[in-house]
Amino acid sequence: MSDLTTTLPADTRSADASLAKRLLRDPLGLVSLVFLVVVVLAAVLAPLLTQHDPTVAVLGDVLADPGDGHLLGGDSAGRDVFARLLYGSRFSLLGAALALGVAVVIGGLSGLVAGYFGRWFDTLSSGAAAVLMALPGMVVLLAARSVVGTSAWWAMAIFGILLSASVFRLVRQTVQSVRNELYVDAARVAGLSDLRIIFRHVLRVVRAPIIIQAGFIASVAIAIQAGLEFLGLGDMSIPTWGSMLNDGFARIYQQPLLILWPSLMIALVCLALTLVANSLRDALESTSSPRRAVAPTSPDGASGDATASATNHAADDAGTLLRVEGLRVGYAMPDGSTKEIVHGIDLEVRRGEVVGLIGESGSGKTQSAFAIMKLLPEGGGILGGRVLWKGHDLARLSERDMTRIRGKEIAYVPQEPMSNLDPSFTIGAQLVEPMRVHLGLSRAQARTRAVELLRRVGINQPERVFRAYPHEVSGGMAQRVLIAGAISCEPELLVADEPTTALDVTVQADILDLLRSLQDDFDMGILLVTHNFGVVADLCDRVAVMREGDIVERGSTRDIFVHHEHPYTTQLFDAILTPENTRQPYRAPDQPTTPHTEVSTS
Ligand SMILES: Nc1ncnc2c1ncn2[C@@H]1O[C@H](COP(=O)(O)OP(=O)(O)OP(=O)(O)O)[C@@H](O)[C@H]1O
Repeated sequence: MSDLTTTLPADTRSADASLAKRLLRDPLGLVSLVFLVVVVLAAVLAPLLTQHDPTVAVLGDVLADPGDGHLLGGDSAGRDVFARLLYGSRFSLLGAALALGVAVVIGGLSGLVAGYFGRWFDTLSSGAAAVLMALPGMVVLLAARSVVGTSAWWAMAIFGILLSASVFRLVRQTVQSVRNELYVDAARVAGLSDLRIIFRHVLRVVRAPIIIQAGFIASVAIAIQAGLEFLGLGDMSIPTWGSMLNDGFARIYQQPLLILWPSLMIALVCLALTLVANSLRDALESTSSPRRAVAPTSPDGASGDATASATNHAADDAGTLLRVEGLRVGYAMPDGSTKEIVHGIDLEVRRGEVVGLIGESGSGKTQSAFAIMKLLPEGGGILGGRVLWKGHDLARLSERDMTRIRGKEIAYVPQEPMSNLDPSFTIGAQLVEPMRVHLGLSRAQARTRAVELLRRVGINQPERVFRAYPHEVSGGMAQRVLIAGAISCEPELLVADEPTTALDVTVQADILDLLRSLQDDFDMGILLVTHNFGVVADLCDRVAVMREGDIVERGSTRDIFVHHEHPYTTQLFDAILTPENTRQPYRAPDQPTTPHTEVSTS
């Protein structure tokens, strides 16, 4: 029970400091944010801050010096520079927001879909992004001007589309890197829909690079927009920082200050946007929990609803929960061929029965379990056979229907407790979510149930563990958390893939005890994938021995232990460490060798 005594840090909510507080603690970010807020307020309140109309030219005020009725002087047409600066900021900020919005919406959404789902959309959108990136932005904007006219809004929207390619690439790459994380698989096994997984697990990872990129895009948009207007390609009837630059440049020798103000504003706003983005990213990252590998996750289980699956034509005999017939699994190879790795296995699990699937590494145990749950990785598929569950063939069920079964009726306990929990969320949050989806519980009800489940799986500080992040618990405790999640919806079948392999030996026995007692309490069937005959002896009623994609021998655990016949089973038994095949104690070269029988077994 060593894992149960693990003491959590006194302050498990160390990452609790609010986003605002963290932002305020970064002086550069704070100053930049205040500056941006002032600029935005000044733009909004421009009519209150100056009585001058930015477009009205007064001949007497041409190139007027600062002071003299004009805070920052007059420009070459006698318009008030301060008023133009204020009203110009409206245009620059809105233009940047438009370009940013277009880039993030188009690039972000397509990147998410391409990165998460891949397939034809990925091919298509990656090609489009490559084309967009290859286009010279300024030339496209100049060409677009002949079609859409001088409208700066159109120019910014087109610029946003061009920039969306960089957002697309960034998001796609980030999503791809997180899509195969075990905690994402675990969420899938828990029965969460793709949309929920994207919103809960994937977006969290993507938001940091997007924020940084957003600061960059907004800055570039302001600079490009000013550049177009500086070249005289904008709408000269509205005050903008770019047109002020143009005017200032033309009068640089007569009134050098004219070019200073818009340049200063452009530089400071761009700098502030970048610094605020950096600061916001840092604050978000530090409030969203430490990210480091964690442990397994749990799916949830079956409906407590005994009436579940009204199609009560269970496979044949009443007690049979799962019947696998001739299951064949394969992977598509790069040369177009298919590599078959499971060659037509039969398997049956009855209610309340523990069936062990044992074999050496690479024999196909895990792939068989994944195929049963229809969770094969990309490229993998069921080539033939049936997976009968309550009268349905899971092999032919749609993903939508599988989502209802996985986590609710069939739950999964994975092998590595430290990689199946999302490091960004507390343990409680990860337990609560599937229960809300499958059992329709309110947040408070799901919370109460989660704490009860944590207590039930032997965690003696359930409230604290509920609030803890995955990195704050031990591997054994993480495995208990995953088991708690797996049984949270009272599944009828639990698929456990080497649930103790990654754990310390002292913890392994506790976890096996736990599985046994839960199986008794819930009368679940368990399909236990293992390579360890000790685990089989401890837990299983029946066992199937798997080798190179085939089941070579099966029977009751007792029969297999006592009367196994297949040479491969014998080979597996021979590999078990016994006093006879342990190494003899060291003897100096001149001492006689001790026969095996003398080896102490104490
Ligand atoms: N993505 C894949 N593409 C092609 N072959 C694969 C892929 N994943 C697994 N395999 C093959 O499937 C076979 C069975 O793998 P599986 O993971 O089921 O083994 P296992 O018996 O569970 O072993 P272990 O206990 O080491 O996980 C292996 O030969 C492996 O090479």
